[in-house]
Amino acid sequence: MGSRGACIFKHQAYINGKWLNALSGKKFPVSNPANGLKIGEVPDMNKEDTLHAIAAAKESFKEWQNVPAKERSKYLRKWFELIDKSSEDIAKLMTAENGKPLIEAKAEVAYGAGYIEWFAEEAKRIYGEVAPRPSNTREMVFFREPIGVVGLITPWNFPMAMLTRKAAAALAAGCTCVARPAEDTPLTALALAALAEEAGLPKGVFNVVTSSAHHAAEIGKALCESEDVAGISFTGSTAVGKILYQQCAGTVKRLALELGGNAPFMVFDSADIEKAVEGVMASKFRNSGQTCVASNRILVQETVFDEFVKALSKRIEKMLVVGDGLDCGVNQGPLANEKQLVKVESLVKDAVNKGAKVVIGGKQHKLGGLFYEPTVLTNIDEQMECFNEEIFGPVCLCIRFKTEADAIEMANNTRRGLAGYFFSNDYQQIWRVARKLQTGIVGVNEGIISSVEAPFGGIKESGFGREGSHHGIDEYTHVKYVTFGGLNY
Ligand SMILES: NC(=O)c1ccc[n+]([C@@H]2O[C@H](COP(=O)([O-])OP(=O)(O)OC[C@H]3O[C@@H](n4cnc5c(N)ncnc54)[C@H](O)[C@@H]3O)[C@@H](O)[C@H]2O)c1
Ligand SMILES: O=CCCC(=O)O
Repeated sequence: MGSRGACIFKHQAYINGKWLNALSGKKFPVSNPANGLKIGEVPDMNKEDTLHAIAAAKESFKEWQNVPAKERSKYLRKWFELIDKSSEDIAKLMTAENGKPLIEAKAEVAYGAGYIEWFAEEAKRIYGEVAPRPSNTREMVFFREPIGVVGLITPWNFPMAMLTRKAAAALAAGCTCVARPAEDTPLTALALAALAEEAGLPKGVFNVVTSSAHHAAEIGKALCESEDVAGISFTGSTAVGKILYQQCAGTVKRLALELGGNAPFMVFDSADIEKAVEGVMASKFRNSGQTCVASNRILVQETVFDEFVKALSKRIEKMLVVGDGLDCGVNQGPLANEKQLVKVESLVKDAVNKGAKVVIGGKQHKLGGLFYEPTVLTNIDEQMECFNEEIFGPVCLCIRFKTEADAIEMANNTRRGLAGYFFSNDYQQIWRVARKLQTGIVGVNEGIISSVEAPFGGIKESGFGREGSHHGIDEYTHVKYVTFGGLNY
């Protein structure tokens, strides 16, 4: 750790401006997926601690909602600047708890901080409207007001960005937060809390409740069922998203769900094959494939299929270096946890048993532990589990198609609809396919689609709600209509 390391490496949760242990006194370990070694211990909180955090957020909302937008913006700006100054240390902490290569952790710190910078600006532009009056006796004004306390439940794959793009939007809008980071990666969230404290955010405005997997459901339920929580924003699996959706019904809560994807990546015969390979490398191997927008099914037109598979396999063998994310030159870290390894192994096994051909990889890496070989499979069909499930690992499924219509049908043949990609140099085809893809995000001749300026989110069972761009604020505001009568124009 560098000079600022000590002040961001926290071992307590952050509630109401205080660093606290769990009321039960329990703790749980956080370990490094590259070597299994324990890197810290944090409070294993439960429902009681969560209710305490909700009460703090409720109390602080009374004032925070009235802090002028320009002032809220200044707090966010300061938070962003402190994160920027500590970026090296946050990145190292993130690599240690998540496993992603340091170069990717640094990119995530910049990406995650970018949301805070973005929403510091947006805070000042949460405009209402004045509508043309319906008669000469009244005027109509629409205000955008913060919804209240929000619960933010985040995953381990992007420990920082998934939190900042929720929290910064919420704070900009005038909401206060109770965040519950994933059990695998609480240290990054606590580092953010330390810097929020240093930025002077008032107590109770940003709270972080940590817990092991054992208490995840209990904390989620407490947040969803509390009458003092106005909204929930969740990023994670579709299965958990569905549980939260049900739990929010009782209090008719605002909800944003950023769930799993099953992204198609189509390569048409007019495409530049080398550029399409670059697109797959960027979209598939970020965070060793553990990205909700990772290309899951690579659909390639039959006339260019063999050329594409050969070029992709060659690129993988040449470019990808598997190892501990802190080691120089490594660009593929371990999978984040045992559950991920078991899932990837089982999906590959199922595909091979049903006739898939392994072109490269296909097994645990020689480093052992949670390391998995970058893999290319062909002979994939729609009966294989990997066609329908998000792999969340470094495995490319290459699937042949004949016509554009076949490709679109296959691409849309899933209940998920987060991201989709395609490469083509046919102008008319580009417009047709972009409009026909049933996803919230489309990358055309581009494998990198994530950006603070863009509305991130899905359709179908990939969820609803948008994060980033000016739309990101909408999840945290409601529209209040006020009419002024008795006028005389
Ligand atoms: N969309 C994404 O960015 C994203 C992120 C992580 C995982 N996933 C998907 O989910 C799959 C499984 O990963 P996972 O097990 O970590 O995801 P998950 O949905 O189980 O976990 C995500 C977060 O939700 C918490 N959680 C779990 N059960 C909960 C409950 N009942 N109530 C409230 N919170 C709960 C977890 O502790 C974690 O913080 C992955 O393989 C991947 O397909 C998607
Ligand atoms: O994995 C989920 C989100 C990744 C991203 O924001 O690019």
